[in-house]
Amino acid sequence: MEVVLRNLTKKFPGRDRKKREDVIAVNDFNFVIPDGKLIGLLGPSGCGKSTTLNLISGLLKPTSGRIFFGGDDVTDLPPENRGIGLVFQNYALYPHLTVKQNILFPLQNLKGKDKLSKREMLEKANEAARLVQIEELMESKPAELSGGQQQRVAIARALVKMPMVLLLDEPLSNLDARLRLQTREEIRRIQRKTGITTIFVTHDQEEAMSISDMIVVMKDGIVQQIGKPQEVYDSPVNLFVARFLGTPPINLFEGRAKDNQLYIGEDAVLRVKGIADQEVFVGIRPEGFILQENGPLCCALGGVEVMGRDISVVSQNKASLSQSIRAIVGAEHLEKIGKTYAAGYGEKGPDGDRAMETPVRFALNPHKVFLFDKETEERIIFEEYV
Ligand SMILES: Nc1ncnc2c1ncn2[C@@H]1O[C@H](COP(=O)(O)OP(=O)(O)OP(=O)(O)O)[C@@H](O)[C@H]1O
Repeated sequence: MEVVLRNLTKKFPGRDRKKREDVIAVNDFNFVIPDGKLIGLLGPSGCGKSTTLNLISGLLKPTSGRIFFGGDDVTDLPPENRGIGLVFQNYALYPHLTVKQNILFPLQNLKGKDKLSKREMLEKANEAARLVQIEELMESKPAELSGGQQQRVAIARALVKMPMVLLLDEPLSNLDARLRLQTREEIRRIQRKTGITTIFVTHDQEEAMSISDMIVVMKDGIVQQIGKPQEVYDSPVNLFVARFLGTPPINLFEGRAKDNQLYIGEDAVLRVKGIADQEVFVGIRPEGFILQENGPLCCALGGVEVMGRDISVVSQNKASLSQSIRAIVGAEHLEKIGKTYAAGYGEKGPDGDRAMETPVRFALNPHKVFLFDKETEERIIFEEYV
């Protein structure tokens, strides 16, 4: 089912009554969610993700704007008439009912022509249980299940009516790291299998990136960027999006474009064209640094962290806006950089900080370097000058 959000806006009265300022939780959201896709709604706490989901579900009414499901305007329909399945962070299972009874619950309230026989209900409940692989738990009570199993029951309950749209609000937040990973793959599998248009709210960028067909990055109620996860990562429209996506996060520097050169501090790090002389913020993804003996960007080596396949080279630079710079390079560099680092140990600097004494030099991959306007923080597109 295609879901269309048109100029969707939700205001709440501000908490400070004297100021009479509304909180604009969702501000003019426009989006066509294609049929059968999984969409990740992503952003920091308070950016309006849950409000958006609750507007789509019908639990909240928009201040203005319309919502369409498959071409039909559902804005004024109550949640029960929208054909949606909802899963929240706290699984909200009925503790006194068995898993089977919990899953059957939504079917028992169907009325009129939708009413089902007992056999039909059981068939549907079994099918939903099979889908989320909890058939053997049907007679258990929720308290006897792990968090991951409880969440699967909640998903089965949301799926049992075969909704047109599945809405998931931070469904994995209460799970431990391993279960989170496993359950998010489950959600992806179930979504693929059923083809139900799914909207998934999370503040965890990795989670959203890993399972979504498209992500929507929000900030202060305003959509910043919509796109395929890799596209948004590779081409963020502004500083906020660039910082929000990526682990370790993007490295930020004060920089300057002058005479077709990009400077970080005194170092001319890239030849650029298509950009006027100006001060800029420079963002460099951790994988954008190339260890090179005579590389143009000079930093002070602070440490090396082994991560198995890769290593993380930690360093400092005066123009850096973060405490330390993290460069991810292949593990084949470990021996050399490790020696450099070890060699620095004996030579303490004047302030006793030996790390400041050990230079490490990088060249940069221009595709991993983003420039941002210092005022608007919008991305400035440049070309590498070759
Ligand atoms: N019922 C309400 N009354 C007043 N303000 C509200 C209400 N619900 C949400 N807000 C405000 O709207 C804004 C968006 O809230 P929302 O819950 O949608 O954010 P979120 O991105 O889902 O956050 P989180 O990740 O913390 O759940 C916040 O500033 C919040 O304080």
